[in-house]
Amino acid sequence: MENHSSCQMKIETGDAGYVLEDVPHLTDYIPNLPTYPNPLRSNPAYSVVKQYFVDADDTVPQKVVVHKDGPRGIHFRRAGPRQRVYFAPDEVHACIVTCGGLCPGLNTVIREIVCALYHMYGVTKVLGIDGGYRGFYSKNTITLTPKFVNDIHKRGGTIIGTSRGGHDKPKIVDSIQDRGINQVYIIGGDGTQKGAAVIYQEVRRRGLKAVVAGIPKTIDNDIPVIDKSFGFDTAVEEAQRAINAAHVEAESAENGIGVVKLMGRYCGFIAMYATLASRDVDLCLIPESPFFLEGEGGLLEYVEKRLKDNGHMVIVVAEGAGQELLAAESLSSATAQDASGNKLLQDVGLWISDKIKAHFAKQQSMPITLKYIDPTYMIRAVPSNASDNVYCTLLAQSCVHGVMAGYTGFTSGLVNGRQTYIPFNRITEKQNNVVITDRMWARLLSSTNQPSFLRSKDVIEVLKQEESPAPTQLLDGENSKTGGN
Ligand SMILES: Nc1ncnc2c1ncn2[C@@H]1O[C@H](COP(=O)(O)OP(=O)(O)OP(=O)(O)O)[C@@H](O)[C@H]1O
Ligand SMILES: O=P(O)(O)OC[C@H]1O[C@](O)(CO)[C@@H](O)[C@@H]1O
Ligand SMILES: [Mg+2]
Repeated sequence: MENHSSCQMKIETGDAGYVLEDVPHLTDYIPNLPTYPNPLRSNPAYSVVKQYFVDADDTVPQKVVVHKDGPRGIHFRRAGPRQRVYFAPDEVHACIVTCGGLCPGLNTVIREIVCALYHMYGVTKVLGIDGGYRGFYSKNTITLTPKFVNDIHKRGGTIIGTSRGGHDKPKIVDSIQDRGINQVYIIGGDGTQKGAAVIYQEVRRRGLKAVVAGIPKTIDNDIPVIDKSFGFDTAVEEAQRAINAAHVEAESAENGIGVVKLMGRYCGFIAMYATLASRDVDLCLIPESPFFLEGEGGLLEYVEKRLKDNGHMVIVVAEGAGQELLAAESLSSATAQDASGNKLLQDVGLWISDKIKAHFAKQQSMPITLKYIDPTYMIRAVPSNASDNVYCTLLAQSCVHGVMAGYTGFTSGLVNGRQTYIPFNRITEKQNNVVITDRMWARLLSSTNQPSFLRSKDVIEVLKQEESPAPTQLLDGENSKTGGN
C-alpha cells in the first residue's frame, strides 16, 4: 500500500483502486507521545461488548454502488473507540463551540460530548465557548458538566450561543493556547468547518498538542460526503405543520392558494423532502431548478390550470429559489452579505405571492384567495425529534472517540450508514445540492405533477455541469445523498 502524506492530505492507495482519504493524527507532528489503555476497557457497560474497539484498519467506502470492474474508490476511516488513547483523563481540557445558524439537535450534540467525555473517558474539564468563534476571545466561558447539560436536549437552540462572522484565527488559537485547551469540538455548517480547518492548521503550525474536530451541522443539508445532517429530519417534520396549514386554508376558499417559504439558501433539500412527505403540494420551487413566470409552460399558466382542475393549490418555495428573477427586478443590491459572507436573500415567497395576485387581478374572471405562510425560523428553532436525537448521540460519541485516539483535523460524519472521520478538505471543498437530473427530483416532479420549467438552454446548462464533475468526485449522483437513489 502506498502512502502520500502531507499537511493537507493523507492518502493511502491499495489494490483494485482502493483509496483511503485519512485524517491527520497528533503523532504526524508530535513524535513519541505517550499512550494509555482506553478507559472503556474497564467500563462495565462496554467491557462485555464483543469487538467494541474498532480495528485500526477498518474503513468505510464512500461509494457503495459499484460495477464489476470499477475501482473500489474513496474510503474514510471508520469512527469508534480505539484500544489506546493519547490523553490521560486528568490531562484533558476540552471546549465546545457552536457557530452559524441554529439547527435542531445542537443541544443534544453538546450534551452527548460532555457526557461521553465524563462517563466514558473520565474527563472533567469541559468548557462551552459562548456565542460562536468570537466567544474564544471576547467572552467568558461556560463550565459544562453532565448535571448542567442533563435536560438540554429537550430545548431548541444552543445553550452556549452561536454567531456568524468573528473568525479571527490568531486570537482564537491564542485563546486555545493560553487556556491550555487540548481538545476543541467545533459544531457548525460549511463555513464553520472551513474555520475549523484554519484553526487546525494554526494549532499544528504552533506544534500544540491540541486536537481540532468538527461536527457537521446545517438544516440546509448542504454539507457534502455525509448521508445527511442532523436536524434535517426534524426540520422537514416541522415544515409539515406549515404545509398542512397552507393546505387547510387553500382548500377552504374558492381558488385558494397556500404559499409556504422554507429554508434553503443555496439548496432545496428541505423543500424537496417536505413536499415529498406532504403529498398536498402542487408546486415545489428550489434554487437548483430555474423557473419562469409568464407565457406558455410558465408558472402562472400552471397555477391557473391547477386551480381550474382542482380548485386550490399549495406552493412550497425554498428561500433561495428564483433569486436571479428577483435581482433582475430589484433596485436593492443583490450582493448584500451577512457577517460570515453569506448572500442575503430577498423574500421570494412574498414576491411570488404578489406576482400571482397581480396576475389574477388583471384577469378578473378568476378571483383567488392567497395565504402566504413563512415558518422559516420555526423549523430550525425546535428541539430535535427522536431519530435526530439518536443520530446526534452517535455523532458526538464518535467524535469523542476519535479525539481521545489522537486524530485531529477531521469532521465526524455518517457515510453510508457508518460513522467515519472525514478530512476537513473533503467537507469544505464544495457544497451539497439537489441534482435535478437525479431520480429524487424526478420523483418529486411526478408526485406534484408540476412542469420542470426547463427550457432547452437550461437543459444544455445542466448537462454541461454534469459533464464536468469535480476532479475528486467518483460517485454517480453523490450530491443527492439524502434519500439516495
Ligand atoms: N472561509 C472561512 N474561513 C474561516 N472562517 C469562516 C469561513 N467561512 C465562515 N467562517 C466562519 O464560520 C462561522 C460560521 O459560518 P456561517 O455563518 O457561514 O455558518 P455555517 O457554519 O455555514 O452554518 P449554516 O450555514 O448552516 O448556518 C462564522 O463565524 C464565520 O466567520
Ligand atoms: O438569519 P440567519 O441566522 O442568518 O439564518 C438564515 C440562514 O441560515 C440557514 O438556516 C442555514 O444556513 C439558511 O437556510 C438561512 O438562509
Ligand atoms: Mg453555511
